[in-house]
Amino acid sequence: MSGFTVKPEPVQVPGLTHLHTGKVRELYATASGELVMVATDRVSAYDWVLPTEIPDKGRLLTALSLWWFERLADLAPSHVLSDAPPPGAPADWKGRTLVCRRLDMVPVECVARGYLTGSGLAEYREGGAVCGVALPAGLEDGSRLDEPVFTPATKAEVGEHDENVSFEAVSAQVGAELAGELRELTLALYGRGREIAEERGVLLADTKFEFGRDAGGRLVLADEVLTPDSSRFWPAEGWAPGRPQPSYDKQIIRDWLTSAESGWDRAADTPPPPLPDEVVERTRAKYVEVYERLTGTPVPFG
Ligand SMILES: N#Cc1c(N)ncnc1-c1cnn(CCN2CCOCC2)c1
Repeated sequence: MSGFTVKPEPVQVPGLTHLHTGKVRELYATASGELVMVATDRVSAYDWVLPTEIPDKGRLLTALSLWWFERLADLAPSHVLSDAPPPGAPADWKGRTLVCRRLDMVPVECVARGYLTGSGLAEYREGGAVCGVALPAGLEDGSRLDEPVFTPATKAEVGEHDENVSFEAVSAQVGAELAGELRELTLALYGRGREIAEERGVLLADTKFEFGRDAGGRLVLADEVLTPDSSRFWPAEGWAPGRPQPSYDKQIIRDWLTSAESGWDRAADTPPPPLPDEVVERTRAKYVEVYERLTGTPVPFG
């Protein structure tokens, strides 16, 4: 079992239809058919949505996503129409709400990896390849790949892991031409993100993009982009292949949850306990740090 300890009750807003409760975001529709993505302060770890929120996480990741959308706009248009909450929305939606164009979503998680870790490492250790792409022998946890690799996945049901699939499987699912466009665009977007992050001393190990098509059939960048929830960011100074790299944002939580202090047994498949204030504060500080280090600006709110 994993997922929510207690499934949250979404806020009801006049004029909005609630569509979906994700691990850390809520999705609504307006009467005119636009989508409203609301980023919460929820955080997940080890496939559980934790009972303790991280203050300002939703606003920090929304601001970071907007910052990246601007820097990727010459490569792909985005689905974002506005960052202004709809009329009648709760005041605390300000800064963590995106009103988006409704797209015909491509049912593929478009993942790019510049470093080997996580499910990619596990697959590599089994067969020397990831998503059917053969990699050199001798790679370790955290190894930088000679070239970034497109490693798509199919979207999993809530509580399940996405399944890595081959480029050939994506081609069979969406057609070879679109599969080729997805790979090319995913790698181009990853390359831009990695370049900008590295200039700031941050390694972009991997990231997941989602695309949809607009009425004209054009590929549009959807969902969130290049946030700690959709990507692995590592501080360059801490990078050392051959061991798990410290995650920028979740390492503090993971370390506490797996420490004796938490009293939690991950293998017991029981919900994690609430986080101590000190873990919450240090985690919030990490989100602030990754935002300020990447954007070069202070967080845009008090
Ligand atoms: N983005 C977007 C988008 C769009 N622009 N048009 C139509 N559908 C979607 C959509 C619907 N679900 N998802 C999966 C990811 N969700 C993101 C939000 O939070 C919940 C998970 C994408």
